Amino acid sequence: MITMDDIIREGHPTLRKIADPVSLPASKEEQDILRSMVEYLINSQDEDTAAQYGLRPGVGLAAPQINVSKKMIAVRTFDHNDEFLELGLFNPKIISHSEETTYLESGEGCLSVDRMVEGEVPRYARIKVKATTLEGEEITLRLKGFAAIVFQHEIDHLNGIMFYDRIDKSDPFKEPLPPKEVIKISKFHG
Ligand SMILES: COc1ccccc1NC(=O)N[C@H](C(=O)N(CC(=O)NO)CC1CCCC1)C(C)(C)C
Ligand SMILES: [Zn+2]
Repeated sequence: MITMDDIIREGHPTLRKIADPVSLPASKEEQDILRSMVEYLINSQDEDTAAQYGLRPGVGLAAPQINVSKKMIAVRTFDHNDEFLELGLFNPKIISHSEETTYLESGEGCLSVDRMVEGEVPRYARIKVKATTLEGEEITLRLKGFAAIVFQHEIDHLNGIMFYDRIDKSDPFKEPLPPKEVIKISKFHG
């Protein structure tokens, strides 16, 4: 099982690499790795297991964070319709997005960052994502709210981008300039 010891931290070069696409159908090994990433999220969201192994409660994990430079992500959270999303995805791609932006009122953190970094991380309010599931099915997801933020955070990792790269250093708390409203969502602690 993946524990915090397997998660590389900022400063490790792999976090700044552009991950390789996975040639499909994925190999058994790639499937096993992606399954173990989903399992990390499940374990980290189970109070007893998380306490037993000292796991941070994860809602998303990207393969580069376990030093695998491949386009694979795991997500376990709820979408804007409170639908439960538990997915292991190969080659996720944002194929369209809203002009409007959103951000987490409390800012973002990262399993690979052991410090608080203040400031708003502007994200697209709505995104359309194409990906291939662990089972090999090509899916299209329309996401907004917290789930959209999670996907953008994880897909950034596949491009060597850390959340704090997106904070405006000169004005970390500026309201991002959307054409229209900003959706501020607080973190639910499900
Ligand atoms: C069950 O846990 C929750 C329930 C309800 C709301 C939030 C959470 N948990 C999180 O936001 N968890 C964060 C997280 O997993 N990530 C993922 C990550 O670091 N991926 O690389 C950071 C989040 C910041 C914005 C989106 C993902 C950490 C960095 C705080 C562990
Ligand atoms: Zn992260």
